[in-house]
Amino acid sequence: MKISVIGTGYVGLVTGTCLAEVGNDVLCLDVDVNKINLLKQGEIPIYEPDLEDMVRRNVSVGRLRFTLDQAECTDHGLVQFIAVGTPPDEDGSADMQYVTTAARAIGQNMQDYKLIVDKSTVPVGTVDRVRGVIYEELAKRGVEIDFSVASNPEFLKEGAAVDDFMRPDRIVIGADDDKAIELLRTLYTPFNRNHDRLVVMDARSAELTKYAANAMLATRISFMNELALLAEKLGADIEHVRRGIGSDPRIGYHFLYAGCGYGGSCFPKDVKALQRTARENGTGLKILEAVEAVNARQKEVLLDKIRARFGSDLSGKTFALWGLAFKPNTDDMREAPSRMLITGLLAQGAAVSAYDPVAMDETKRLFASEPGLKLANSSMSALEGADALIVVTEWKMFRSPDFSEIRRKLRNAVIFDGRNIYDPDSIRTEGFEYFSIGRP
Ligand SMILES: NC(=O)C1=CN([C@@H]2O[C@H](COP(=O)(O)OP(=O)(O)OC[C@H]3O[C@@H](n4cnc5c(N)ncnc54)[C@H](O)[C@@H]3O)[C@@H](O)[C@H]2O)C=CC1
Ligand SMILES: O=C(O)[C@H]1O[C@H](OP(=O)(O)OP(=O)(O)OC[C@H]2O[C@@H](n3ccc(=O)[nH]c3=O)[C@H](O)[C@@H]2O)[C@H](O)[C@@H](O)[C@@H]1O
Repeated sequence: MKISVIGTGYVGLVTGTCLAEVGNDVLCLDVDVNKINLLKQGEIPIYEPDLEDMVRRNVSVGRLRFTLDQAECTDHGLVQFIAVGTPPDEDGSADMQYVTTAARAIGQNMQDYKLIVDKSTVPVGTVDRVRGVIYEELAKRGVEIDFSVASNPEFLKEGAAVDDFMRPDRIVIGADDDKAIELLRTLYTPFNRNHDRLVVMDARSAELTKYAANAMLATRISFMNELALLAEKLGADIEHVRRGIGSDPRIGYHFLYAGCGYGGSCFPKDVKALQRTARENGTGLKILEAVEAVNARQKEVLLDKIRARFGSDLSGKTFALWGLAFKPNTDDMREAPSRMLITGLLAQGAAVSAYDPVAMDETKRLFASEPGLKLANSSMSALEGADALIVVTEWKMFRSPDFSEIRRKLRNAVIFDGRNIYDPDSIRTEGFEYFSIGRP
């Protein structure tokens, strides 16, 4: 099938590439000249395992192409995926300007039937809004052309994006017309083998499903983080509690890890946007207010522990930081807990020596003018002369380090572990003072 994808961020690029991988003829559009030039050379602007190889493979056989030309993009695809950003507006609502611009451009350029699919995470009612914008543009041109609009929210996780798209838990389709549903059913057939993963519903329910999923996941994390604080006070171990409750299939093991707070481009913005939608509709989402407040406090937990150990004036101290990205396997630093921690440590007069396997360039860009932040060449060199090690992101490479080398390099054998990746007993046997989240 001929597919156009508007926006080549995470979601657009993964959607376009995976659809090309299963044999579709895909054209991806972006307004960012640098991104398109890079992609045309087979390079991807983000770090995402397996994606670059897949992009190159599909570009080389001509199934995946990139363009800056809106008219060419509209003309190409029978299906037009809108996968542009929906960042938070000042009031917490989703900023819809990019979605509206993309829809308007389709209305201005289309010559025959198109199925327009909202892939971006968008507030309930967006399918209707996109339909309205396209009608407006067709009316301005004085033409009548048949088209459908559907919602098809994306549930992929950064760092596992290709696998999530190729082997989805579910594919949600929200549409009110049969033609749209049939086209999407056909398009997703290669991803829907063994058992039916397609969940078809009306557009408004599909749009709400996406926010509900992220809000539920964020709620689980904040619940565990709040419980971790209580566990610390009671002398209980949140890791034991996690295993104890996760074994109940009604609860399950996933997304129950206490840590130094959730970050990323989606949970924070989507939790805010859903609250905003609720307020606009005269109702509240008290649980989500608490989820947000707990997460904001959780991002300060490591700094609190550091100050409790080293005192509130940290001048003259240096801290080694392992992990900067908001989670492993990505270079994304949006809302990353490391950012608040670095800012907090520098504000208390400390110096920071940081290392991340892939997020160094992004850190450099974000903290360009911070003389107190040094970017180390390796995890071990970050430790030289530091007063303590702080683990913020649970990259695999940090899980079983050479502890005797760490002890030799650090000024004090102290570790703050924001992701509970070490075993408290064995690390103390190695001679470390060890502070983690929700564990004695
Ligand atoms: N990042 C993620 O892991 C996931 C994101 N989402 C949702 O998908 C949407 C996109 O997210 P990301 O890919 O992270 O966004 P992003 O911000 O990384 O990329 C968006 C891209 O759209 C381009 N763009 C903006 N306006 C355009 C236009 N009129 N025509 C063509 N290109 C245009 C931008 O230049 C940019 O390259 C958001 O709504 C997000 O909430 C959903 C699931 C996962
Ligand atoms: O809408 C989106 O953009 C996506 O948002 C999340 O994906 P992502 O933000 O890539 O990352 P997650 O793996 O969900 O992690 C988010 C944050 O939660 C934290 N987390 C996760 C799990 C956990 O148990 N504890 C915990 O603190 C992570 O460290 C990270 O900071 C969802 O998991 C995806 O399903 C969704 O499609």
